[in-house]
Amino acid sequence: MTRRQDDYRGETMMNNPLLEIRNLKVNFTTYYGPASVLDLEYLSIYKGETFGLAGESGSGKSTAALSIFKLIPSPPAKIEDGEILYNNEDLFKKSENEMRGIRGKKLSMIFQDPMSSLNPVFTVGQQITRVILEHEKVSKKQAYHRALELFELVKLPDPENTFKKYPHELSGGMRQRVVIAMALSCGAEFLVADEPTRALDVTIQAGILNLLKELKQKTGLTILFIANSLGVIAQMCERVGLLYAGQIVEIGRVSDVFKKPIHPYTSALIEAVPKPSQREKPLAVTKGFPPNPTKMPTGCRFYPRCSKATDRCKESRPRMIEIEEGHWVSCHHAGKGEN
Ligand SMILES: Nc1ncnc2c1ncn2[C@@H]1O[C@H](COP(=O)(O)OP(=O)(O)OP(=O)(O)O)[C@@H](O)[C@H]1O
Repeated sequence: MTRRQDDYRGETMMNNPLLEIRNLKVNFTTYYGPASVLDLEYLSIYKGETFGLAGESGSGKSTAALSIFKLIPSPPAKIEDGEILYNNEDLFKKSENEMRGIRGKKLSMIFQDPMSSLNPVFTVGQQITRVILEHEKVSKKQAYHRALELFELVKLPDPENTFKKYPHELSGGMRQRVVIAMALSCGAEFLVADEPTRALDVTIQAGILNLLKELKQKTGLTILFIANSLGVIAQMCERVGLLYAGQIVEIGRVSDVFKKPIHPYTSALIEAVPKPSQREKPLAVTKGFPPNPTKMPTGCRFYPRCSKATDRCKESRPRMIEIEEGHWVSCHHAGKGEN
């Protein structure tokens, strides 16, 4: 029997996810009025998995990530509604003081540009020991040894020497390794990686991706991996959610979603990936542009760009429907077209 939206929630709640996002609505106040940037009905991430969040630039990936940490700039952003549960506790109900204890200790984040997390006027050693001393009851000497261990864990060459370097003395890949070491320095079990390799060239990128995979195996880390690149998501993640204009349109195991995409947006994104075997063909381009968040279309947000769009798509928002076990899509044309 086909399962629908209500089962989608019920199923995941039974399996007890580590992180759950429920009905998260985030608006930005803009000159043109409120912009509906995120309208995330439901998302769950399980212990030990790497979950990929993919979508075009501006689809709301970073807003979702920053919401988990209660770090979206407010104003202009406003969390209108929703819950983010971590180990069944609502993070939105935590005080700023409690959140300070959670950030770094349980949840950590790494960003696209490592320099946004590093201070250019302190050595990387000073910066990592400061983080350790802030969160842990250890002596300076113990913090120093912990820092060296972490530098070794992230495979930085000559940890003692690296410890004394300023960020500008390290390469981009080494800086990202320092940031990963800092993110893990207080034992965080959940890592949000927001396009951590976007600013790096491909060989360095591969090194960082392999490092994250190894760390996950060694430490049992759970990762929310945000990326524009479907190739990187395919390499890193077990499950993926496709975000379009702030809403999840398709979610499931990477192998299912990428081999048998159902939502026209997912198919369009996969079509747009350059393939060496089709070098002569022009790249597929999805017509139109993502919607203006101050004037989101009613119904399905993708309908103005969708070749299958009908009046129904314009009028009502499609609900999630399960196509195959664990593979959910929100499209009026999915399944037998009954959702
Ligand atoms: N301070 C702000 N004021 C107004 N709108 C904002 C602000 N910050 C972000 N936005 C809007 O929120 C939307 C989502 O942005 P977000 O950075 O979350 O997207 P993203 O998918 O992470 O993009 P990228 O892949 O480029 O990082 C965009 O339309 C963006 O213009």
